[in-house]
Amino acid sequence: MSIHFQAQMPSGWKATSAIRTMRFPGGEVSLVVPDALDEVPAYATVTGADPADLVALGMWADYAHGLGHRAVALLPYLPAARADRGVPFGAKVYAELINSFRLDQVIVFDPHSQVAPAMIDNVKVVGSAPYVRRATIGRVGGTHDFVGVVAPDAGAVRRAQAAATALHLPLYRAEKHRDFATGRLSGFSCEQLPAEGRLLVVDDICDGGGTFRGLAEATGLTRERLALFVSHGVFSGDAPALREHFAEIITTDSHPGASREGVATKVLSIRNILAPFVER
Ligand SMILES: O=P(O)(O)OC[C@H]1O[C@H](OP(=O)(O)OP(=O)(O)O)[C@H](O)[C@@H]1O
Repeated sequence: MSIHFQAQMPSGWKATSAIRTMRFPGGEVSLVVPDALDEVPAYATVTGADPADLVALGMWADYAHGLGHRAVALLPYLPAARADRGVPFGAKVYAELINSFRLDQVIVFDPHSQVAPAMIDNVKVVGSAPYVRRATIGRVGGTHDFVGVVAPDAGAVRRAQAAATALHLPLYRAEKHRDFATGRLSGFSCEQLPAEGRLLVVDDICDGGGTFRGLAEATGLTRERLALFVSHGVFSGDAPALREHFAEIITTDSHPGASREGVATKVLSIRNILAPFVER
């Protein structure tokens, strides 16, 4: 399972909780809470979108509330955030499930659009731009060879613009066409790019990577000139082929797919990024 419980220890430090998840023979998810536990629940982190982890989160919230404590969740990969329209309306179904846990704070990272977080109670949205900068150029004014940020499609323009502003670089826009019903991609185009220097493509999710392979082919740039930052590395299907097009691929561990062999060149700790936003 991809759920982690953090607790406040008697020493005052936060550390991994002694609470564990378990499954009954019938399949139900629950928690094992050691006797005489002298820790206080701090926050739970669910990475990925496994419904069993969400049920475990609900169990933990019920446990924390039962003891009179706050229940705070880091939910960096907001499940079904991409299902932000149509029927079934996935973002709404997941939001209603999450809201039923009555969490006191839900911290999400770079959600696909504003639709899904708008339906989550007590939500805190953390954007990717400062972390894109830190993971790529470091300090503004330092030496680097990036000459621009690329938004791979219309939906990425807002986050890519925020990253470009943080990096003090120009933004270049690309376009892609996807059939929402089938998920199939067809056709890419991109603004004229500089003749030299590296370009950083910034987006929220890399699933099978078709968007980024298509974009790389449309630009005609060599892999040495292309880097990719995606907040959520699902890295399904042919994602390893991205390394043929991007010399550098950076993501967070917000989804278990991020650890897939042969895709990311750098994986940031999402707990390190989001823990400072936990309200006590
Ligand atoms: O790795 P891939 O399989 O190519 O998927 C990744 C792309 O899919 C998502 O956008 P999506 O096309 O769902 O955006 P939309 O809301 O505009 O349909 C995401 O924002 C990426 O751009």
